[in-house]
Amino acid sequence: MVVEKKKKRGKSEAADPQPRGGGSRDHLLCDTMWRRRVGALLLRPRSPLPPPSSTLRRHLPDHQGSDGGNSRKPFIAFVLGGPGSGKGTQCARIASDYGFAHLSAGDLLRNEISSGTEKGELILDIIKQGKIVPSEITVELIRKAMESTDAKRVLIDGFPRCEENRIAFERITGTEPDLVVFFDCPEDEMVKRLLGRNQGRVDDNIETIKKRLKVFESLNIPVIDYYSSRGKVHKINATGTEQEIFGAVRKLFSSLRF
Ligand SMILES: Nc1ncnc2c1ncn2[C@@H]1O[C@H](COP(=O)(O)OP(=O)(O)OP(=O)(O)O)[C@@H](O)[C@H]1O
Ligand SMILES: O=c1ccn([C@@H]2O[C@H](COP(=O)(O)O)[C@@H](O)[C@H]2O)c(=O)[nH]1
Ligand SMILES: [Mg+2]
Repeated sequence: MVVEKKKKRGKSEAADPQPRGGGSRDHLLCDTMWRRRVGALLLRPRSPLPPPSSTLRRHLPDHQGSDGGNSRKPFIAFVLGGPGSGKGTQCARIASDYGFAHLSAGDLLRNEISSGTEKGELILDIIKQGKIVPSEITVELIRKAMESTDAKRVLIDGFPRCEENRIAFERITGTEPDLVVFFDCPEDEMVKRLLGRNQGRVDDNIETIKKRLKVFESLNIPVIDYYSSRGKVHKINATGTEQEIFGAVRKLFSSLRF
């Protein structure tokens, strides 16, 4: 299924259009500028990213299990959607009803900020600007979180944010998602939800929200299109009450063979 583009997600980006191929792309930077800016931090001597470790390999090869059940990879679902589309809300319900581990990339990054390290300061700076944290950092956090869970089903919430994230994840973990759930929500609804969230997030202000929406359209939608072309995307209408949306989610997850 190829995902329908912009028109379905409301009109606010039309007021300040940023064509994917042109215009100023500063606010859209996935990685390049930050990599340069924090080159010293990222390139500091450290052990190179390991190949999938034996723990992860135990989970990662063939989902069906290719060596008598010892090598089963977890069922991996990426959960994508614009900021405020309800990913976290719905993931919590899926985790509780369907036995998934819920790994939120945003939460992993925010935990890193709480650690008070130099890396944490960098992440905070990027999140405040609504930009995307370098893949090396995010994929490593996700990889570690996947390694430390025994769950056979994993939701990865809010990742990958851009094609470069996706490619890094697939390279480093040696695996792909089994399913991509896309919560499709109009921009005006997402803005309303974010402004009402009241969780003290540094990026829930109108200025940063506008940037996050642009980054979503320009960098995240191509990831959804990529997985659509591989038949992995299930789009869910993310308007209505939490319960109504979960009705659609339940239909999907109840039909899956894990
Ligand atoms: N269907 C809904 N109707 C109204 N409000 C909702 C609905 N679903 C979630 N919310 C509220 O909207 C806000 C954003 O939801 P949530 O945190 O789940 O979104 P998200 O996609 O994870 O956002 P982000 O990308 O910023 O992490 C929260 O305050 C949540 O309680
Ligand atoms: O893979 C990711 C996930 C998140 N970020 C940054 O964090 C914020 C907040 O993420 P939420 O999913 O909305 O909690 C996001 O705007 C990015 O700045 C990221 O860089 N990479
Ligand atoms: Mg969230």
